Amino acid sequence: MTDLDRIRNFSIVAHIDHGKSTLADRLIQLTGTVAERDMKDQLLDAMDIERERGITIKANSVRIDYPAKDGKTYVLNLIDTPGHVDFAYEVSRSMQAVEGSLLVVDASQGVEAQTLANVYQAIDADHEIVPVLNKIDLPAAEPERVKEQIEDVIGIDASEAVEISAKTGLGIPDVLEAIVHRLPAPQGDRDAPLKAMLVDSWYDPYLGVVVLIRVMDGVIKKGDQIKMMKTGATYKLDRLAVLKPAMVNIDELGPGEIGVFTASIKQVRDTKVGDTITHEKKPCANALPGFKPSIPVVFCGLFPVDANDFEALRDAIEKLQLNDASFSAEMETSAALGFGFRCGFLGLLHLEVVRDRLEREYDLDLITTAPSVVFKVHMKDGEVIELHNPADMPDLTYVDHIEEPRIKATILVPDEYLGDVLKLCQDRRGIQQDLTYVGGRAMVVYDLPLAEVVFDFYDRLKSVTKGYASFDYQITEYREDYLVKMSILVNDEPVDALSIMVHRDRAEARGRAMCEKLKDLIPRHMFKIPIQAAIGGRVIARETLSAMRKDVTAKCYGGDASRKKKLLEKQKAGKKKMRQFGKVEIPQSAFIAALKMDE
Ligand SMILES: Nc1nc2c(ncn2[C@@H]2O[C@H](COP(=O)(O)OP(=O)(O)OP(=O)(O)O)[C@@H](O)[C@H]2O)c(=O)[nH]1
Repeated sequence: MTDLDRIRNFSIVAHIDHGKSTLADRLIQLTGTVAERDMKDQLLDAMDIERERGITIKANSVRIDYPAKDGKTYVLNLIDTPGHVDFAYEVSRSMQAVEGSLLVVDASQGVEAQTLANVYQAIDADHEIVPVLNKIDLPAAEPERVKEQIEDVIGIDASEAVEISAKTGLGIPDVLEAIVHRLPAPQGDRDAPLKAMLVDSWYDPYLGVVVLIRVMDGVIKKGDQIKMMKTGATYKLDRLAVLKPAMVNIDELGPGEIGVFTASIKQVRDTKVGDTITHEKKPCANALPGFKPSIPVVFCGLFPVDANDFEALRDAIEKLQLNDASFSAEMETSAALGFGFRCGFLGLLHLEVVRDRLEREYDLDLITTAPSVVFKVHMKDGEVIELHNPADMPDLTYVDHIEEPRIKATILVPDEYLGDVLKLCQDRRGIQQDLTYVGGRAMVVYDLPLAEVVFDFYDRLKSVTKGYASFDYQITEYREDYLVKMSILVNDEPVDALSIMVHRDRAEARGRAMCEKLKDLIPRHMFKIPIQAAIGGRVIARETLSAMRKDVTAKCYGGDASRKKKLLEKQKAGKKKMRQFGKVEIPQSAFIAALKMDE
């Protein structure tokens, strides 16, 4: 057990790509926590996919022993927080587990939208904050300007910001000293009943569920019988350890300490992040405040391209869920796509990550239907239905009105792109709320419907601003609007997986755009194919795909057999990615591509 005054618990907050993981790696390396030969870049980003995309998804933790210049050795606990908006809840709960934050800002970029969102969470959690200017090795670094920006925009003192290069290692010792001398030690009562926060949990194939905790009061020991206050479940601790970052067993953890335990817990679902852990026999009086389950906000259908893969998909989903309790899945049948799952995600990035993992790690070919938000359908009889799938929209005669989730979006953008950003937000039914200038850039705040953002808003924003805009959002409320379900008919058959909820004023334009896209995406058949968009029974847009004239191999007559074979093989491979709808084959790619809005 470590004395409270020798402990410092902290997290690192930053905008994506400002160098949080690189700094964490350096801190670990400099303190010899990991032997040099075991050091891999971005040690805390465990999963391959994180490494590839360069984003941190699961909050992780490491314990570092640091012999400071004052001659004392301190225990530094770093909890790594994910930087992306979809994982805001993971950020907020890990903030509750520590007393301070390093605010990392790229000195060549300055403050970005997620810098703000994350630092506000740290301020809300009463953190002491040490500003760190990273990437000062870059010629474009402007530390003085960025310090001013931090003071103007965030309102914290940046005069003593630590200037570093996480890449070259410059300034890292100063960061360690700042952690010890500028961040507060934790507080807690060793003699009080056990009170610990469940910060995170994950599934390990060898150990089962591993639970990351922060002890607030009391002492937790190996073999203890513990109780989770929210779920009421009780467990006996098998193993208690600290992460360095490999697991090192330990006999007990006292106030202020951070560690992990295992206890024959079967699934991650049984552990609710933010829950309070106490002793079964001598529980603490009150649970920790601030518990809130993470709720999926974006839904889509996942279907196997090959119907025979349904069981494999079910298996893969169950395995992924062992590790990700925030992703939900329920079986669904679609007239068009057969058996599959309706899945819920924390946001669009989360959706992409899960879909990628299913396709890559489990080798599945999937059709993803249009992402949709949860609409609240108020029926005339007073019932309120949560609509997760546009295909389930009840008959309009029974519907009184429909509400959709709205968000408050904050966008930071260089002045020259402001016009394009305003146009994009306006086109997506946005209502401008604020426009200010911070350190040479515009900060716009918009009230937007989440439904208009979940699809390709990030992509559009990036492309109209050449990647210079940064974006963050939070859901504010549900609000009524004139929303309708638009169906798509291909060869007079409705393709349920393509139906979407849309604002009535935009339905014609969206319908036309989708029909035009589909006309290009669906290969020609031997017959004419009408493609229509309809609201209720009324067709609002129509295109016709003309019949095919030639056989693909027709022009290969005369003998080049290998070329002919190749062509046929290519066609066969293409077929695998197609689905049959009535008499028409629609390629997998059409389902997402049809919905992209080119404005
Ligand atoms: N020149 C320079 N590049 C750096 C420095 N620190 C980090 N980088 C680079 O910046 C990029 C982003 O760094 P990461 O550490 O992955 O950023 P991050 O904030 O952890 O990103 P997320 O985990 O995605 O939020 C990487 O290509 C790093 O090599 C630095 O001090 N100087």
